[in-house]
Amino acid sequence: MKTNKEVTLVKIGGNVIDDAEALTNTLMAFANIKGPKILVHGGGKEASRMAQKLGIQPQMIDGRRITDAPMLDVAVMTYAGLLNKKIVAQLQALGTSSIGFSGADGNLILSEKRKNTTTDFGFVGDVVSVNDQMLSMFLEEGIVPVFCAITHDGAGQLLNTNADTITSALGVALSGKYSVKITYCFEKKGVLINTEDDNSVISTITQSKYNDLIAIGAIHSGMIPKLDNCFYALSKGVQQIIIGHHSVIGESNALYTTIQL
Ligand SMILES: Nc1ncnc2c1ncn2[C@@H]1O[C@H](COP(=O)(O)OP(=O)(O)O)[C@@H](O)[C@H]1O
Ligand SMILES: CC(=O)N[C@@H](CCC(=O)OP(=O)(O)O)C(=O)O
Repeated sequence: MKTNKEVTLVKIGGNVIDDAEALTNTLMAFANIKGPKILVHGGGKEASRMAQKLGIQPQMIDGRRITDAPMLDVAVMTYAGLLNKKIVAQLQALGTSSIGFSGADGNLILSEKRKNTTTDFGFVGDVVSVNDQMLSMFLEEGIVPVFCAITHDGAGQLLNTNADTITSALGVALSGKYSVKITYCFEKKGVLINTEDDNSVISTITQSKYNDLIAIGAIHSGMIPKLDNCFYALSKGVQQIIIGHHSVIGESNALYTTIQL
């Protein structure tokens, strides 16, 4: 049953995780958010670095990672291990009672290996379902779930899943019960009309404006799947989505971009 309770989801990307000061400040602001909340983190840059240290060459096509078996091991170690546990430890130090999860834990996010694409992305999972009952049990107990970018297929296989996609899937699943607000945090102040000009933040993007922005080349690379995830989530019941700088969650008068259908 839908309640009027709010839940806040915050997603932090690889550039924030890479900058120790930015990460600490973001986690401090996150710790101060009142009410039920969830943190989702990426870490693609760290996984690429870790792979190289192990002699594995990261492979990307159009900004999307090819996850073969050795790369999947690196992704699991980096996302579900190193980064997830470091973030949970920092949140504990800030007095936030958090638990780190992959999608396999508690069967929280079930996915299926991507198929029927011209490119073989390898062990990449597309989300099938979210165990929203277990998730809301943690939220109701005041526990803060921290999700990494690893899911599972229910048959013993771990899969690599984009952290923006995980965020929107969690938001959609929870919107049956809660009023869901998502903040996607990254290193820029929002979606920019000119990626060379950090202050050219677009205040609101609708689906039709989005199509125009792609046509003029103003939106590209990782911003395209991020916005696709935003429109999907809004169309499936998420109430509010903003994209902004990682400082946006602690500031009341920051610039950011609001996404609307
Ligand atoms: N119009 C735009 N405004 C802001 N960033 C953009 C835009 N178009 C493309 N980008 C790129 O999208 C990236 C954010 O997507 P992604 O790499 O998936 O981020 P994250 O760090 O959140 O995972 C930015 O670092 C930027 O290089
Ligand atoms: C399938 C897929 O795209 N997985 C991503 C998961 C990490 C991620 O999303 O990290 P950022 O948020 O830092 O980009 C990857 O391995 O790069």
